Amino acid sequence: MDVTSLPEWQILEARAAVVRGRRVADLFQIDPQRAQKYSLSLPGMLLDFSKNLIDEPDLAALLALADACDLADWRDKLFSGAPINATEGRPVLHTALREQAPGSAGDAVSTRVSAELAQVRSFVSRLRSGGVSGYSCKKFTRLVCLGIGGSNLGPQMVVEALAQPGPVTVDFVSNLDGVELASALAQADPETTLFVVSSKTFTTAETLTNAESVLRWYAGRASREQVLSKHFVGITANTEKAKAFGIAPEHIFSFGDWVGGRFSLWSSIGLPIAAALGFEAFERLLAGAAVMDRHFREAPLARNAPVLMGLISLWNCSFLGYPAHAILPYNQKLHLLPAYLQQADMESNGKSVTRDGSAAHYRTGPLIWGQLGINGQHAFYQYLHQGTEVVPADFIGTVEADHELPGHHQRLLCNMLAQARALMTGVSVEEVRRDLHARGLGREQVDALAPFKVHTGNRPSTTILLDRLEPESLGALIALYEHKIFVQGVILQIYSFDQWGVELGKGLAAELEQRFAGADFDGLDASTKQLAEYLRANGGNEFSDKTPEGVMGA
Ligand SMILES: O=P(O)(O)OC[C@H]1O[C@](O)(CO)[C@@H](O)[C@@H]1O
Repeated sequence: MDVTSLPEWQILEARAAVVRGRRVADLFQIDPQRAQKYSLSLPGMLLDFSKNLIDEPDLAALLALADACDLADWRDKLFSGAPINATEGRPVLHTALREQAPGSAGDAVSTRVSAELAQVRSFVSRLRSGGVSGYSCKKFTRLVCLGIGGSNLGPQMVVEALAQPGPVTVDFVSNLDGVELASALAQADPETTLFVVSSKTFTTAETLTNAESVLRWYAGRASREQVLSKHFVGITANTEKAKAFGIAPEHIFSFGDWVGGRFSLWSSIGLPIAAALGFEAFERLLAGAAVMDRHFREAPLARNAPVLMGLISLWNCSFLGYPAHAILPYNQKLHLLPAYLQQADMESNGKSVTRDGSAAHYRTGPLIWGQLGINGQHAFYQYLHQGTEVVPADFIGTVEADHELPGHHQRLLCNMLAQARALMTGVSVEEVRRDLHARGLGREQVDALAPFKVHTGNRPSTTILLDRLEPESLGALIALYEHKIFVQGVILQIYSFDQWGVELGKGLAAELEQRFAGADFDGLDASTKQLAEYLRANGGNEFSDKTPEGVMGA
């Protein structure tokens, strides 16, 4: 189906043309109830969409488009385990991992989920109580987690957000650049460190290269067998590969291939979270996500948080033509949220082919970027306020502070509210001129300076306030974004749960390694050939004609 040929789409295009001449600040004048009407209060959080350039007829038209695209049916298919990841022939069941009661996806799924969770619970409780030890019988006090993409971003983001001092320190290494692993190893005691290899496929070159390097690091300290059987844990949907690597079967934690990598923190991949925070906190995270799942399934679409967020994002990106979206947390502990959501969103909706295999001739998901808002204020907010591109933003703050230093939190949140307000209201040239006159500048100076101080405003944002940062609220926040991304994908007619676009580069990297081994760069494009030859001439041993070590190219 060409979604743009639907009358509902065309109505929205016509509305968008009108909206471009509208000011969101005026909408607040017209409707004194606007802030309340465009907000949702959910357990532990308040969502305020009112600063978006949208009015009731726009919203009604977006909801009509959602209906025309069978959003409610797709949502049911998601939860019931229909194979909606069609290009990989799989269901998409990360929601089953957090269902509190035997779920709609069927008994076999529930049984498996319970068993996997029980295995994580038992291991983590032994680990945290000092009941798991290494080759020299010393108990583990540190975990170093090796994984990348979805096997790293979620667990690391959650651990950084919620970690309290505990019996086990948890570090993460994702990069193939050895700097990261070398630094983690420099701080690790080989006798008391457990290495967690997290990889859905257990074929990912970055992760397996790091795992091999850890094995080499142990050389002379313990035998390979001792290290593999005592110091390695594998978390994977491909248990055969983990066994073939040499990890002891009782140290392999599995999950279903129906859990996408970027949605896997709820599965055994969350073991590092449970190790860092305790299993009970992990369960609370799952419970928070389950509350959002229930809301997504049961709330009417017009009062449904993920639906509204998805529709507003669609409105901003596909209809108003704003191609990017900023994630701006005002809480230090959420510093990895932008990176996490970047993968969740861009690997899902960064597609240009529709479900029927034809080209999408419209804009699909936005470019997601961001960082801690307060730091961004002193870096890229200039662009947000006065750049030629309008970048809609999500401001995310917490009502309660996560520290006890007086004088910080209110000031931090005043900054957050002020930035959202400034983006919306801007400052007109008349206001600038009045201000400059009031400061005593002469007419000539006012004329010269005024244009540079104008802020056009009318730049949309959504604000999310969590009552406090705790497992339940973080679980709900993550699930909110997961479902928002799904809603957008359904309406954009794309498959949000595959990621074929990551394969080409992986294959070419493996091919290049073989070429370095044979010093054979013929047939490459001239630029790549020049760069490869430069590396070979100047890069020393690493780039000489020896067979590549380890797993690269496997
Ligand atoms: O868990 P794995 O199989 O190591 O994959 C890691 C990541 O790599 C990707 O396949 C992208 O390259 C992601 O989708 C995934 O989260």
